[in-house]
Amino acid sequence: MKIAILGTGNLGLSIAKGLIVNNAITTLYLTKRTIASIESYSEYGNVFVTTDNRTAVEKSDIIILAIQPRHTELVLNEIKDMLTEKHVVISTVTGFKIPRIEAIIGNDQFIIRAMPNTAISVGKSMTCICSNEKGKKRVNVALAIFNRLGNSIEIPEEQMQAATVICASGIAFWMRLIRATTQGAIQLGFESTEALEMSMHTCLGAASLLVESGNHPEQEIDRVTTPGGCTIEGLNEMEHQGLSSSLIKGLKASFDKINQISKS
Ligand SMILES: NC(=O)C1=CN([C@@H]2O[C@H](COP(=O)(O)OP(=O)(O)OC[C@H]3O[C@@H](n4cnc5c(N)ncnc54)[C@H](OP(=O)(O)O)[C@@H]3O)[C@@H](O)[C@H]2O)C=CC1
Ligand SMILES: O=C(O)[C@@H]1CCC=N1
Repeated sequence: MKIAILGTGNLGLSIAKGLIVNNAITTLYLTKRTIASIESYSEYGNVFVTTDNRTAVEKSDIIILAIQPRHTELVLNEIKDMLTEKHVVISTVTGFKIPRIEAIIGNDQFIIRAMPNTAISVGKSMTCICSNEKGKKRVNVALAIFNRLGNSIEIPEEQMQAATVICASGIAFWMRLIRATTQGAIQLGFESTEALEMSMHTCLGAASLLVESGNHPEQEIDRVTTPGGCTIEGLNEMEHQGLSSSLIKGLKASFDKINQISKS
């Protein structure tokens, strides 16, 4: 696949790493306005680093936009006359909806919106995608790319904001939970490196149990909570302090904010 990433910042670079590590590219063009921080990537034989978005588009078939919303109109205007039938435009830009993209580059383009997360750099992104009418013919191409870099599902565009909160912001939310567990482990007497190792691998184990068994979390909890034991004691105290409630309220606050941002 000939892929261009326009905007190689936090997310763009994570996608680039995932594509390189998973050998998922024929050629990869990486762009940003100041390229010093990514120049070393041109040491990979088939990776080209440039400030020139138009050349990147001309040389590629899949165009991944990973720029901030405020730069998106400018970049789409810059590349729109380069787009041909071979191109699929995949936008990861938060809150920049398909009708807005179509208004700039036309509804006769294959347009996909994708919401990955930074775990794409290690091939573990949960990515949600949707498309415009014409783009429906290329949804399988997008799913194939993102399935090589984790898991992906197609959702209606109306759910993209919610998917952003759960999957993209979700990385930060889970990191904070792992950090809190680490702090607790240190208080219980472990060295910080041990505490972090214990926290992250327990988290990975919990997620893997659900992925591999298909069980509901409460089924797995039942297998851990000895009656009258320490697990239920801890769980109930966490719930008395509002664990589930504060998480759900945080997700709702994040969702309200994303809706507010995408209106402005
Ligand atoms: N970070 C995340 O976890 C996620 C982010 N997103 C979305 O992805 C998008 C990118 O986010 P993020 O990576 O965090 O943002 P960053 O600011 O880290 O990256 C954006 C990059 O775009 C580059 N850029 C700006 N203008 C241009 C231009 N005209 N041509 C080419 N490159 C340009 C900037 O580099 P320079 O200034 O050198 O040009 C910068 O490196 C956003 O819309 C965000 O909402 C979605 C899911 C997850
Ligand atoms: O925080 C943000 O607004 C963006 C969208 C999801 C991840 N980063």
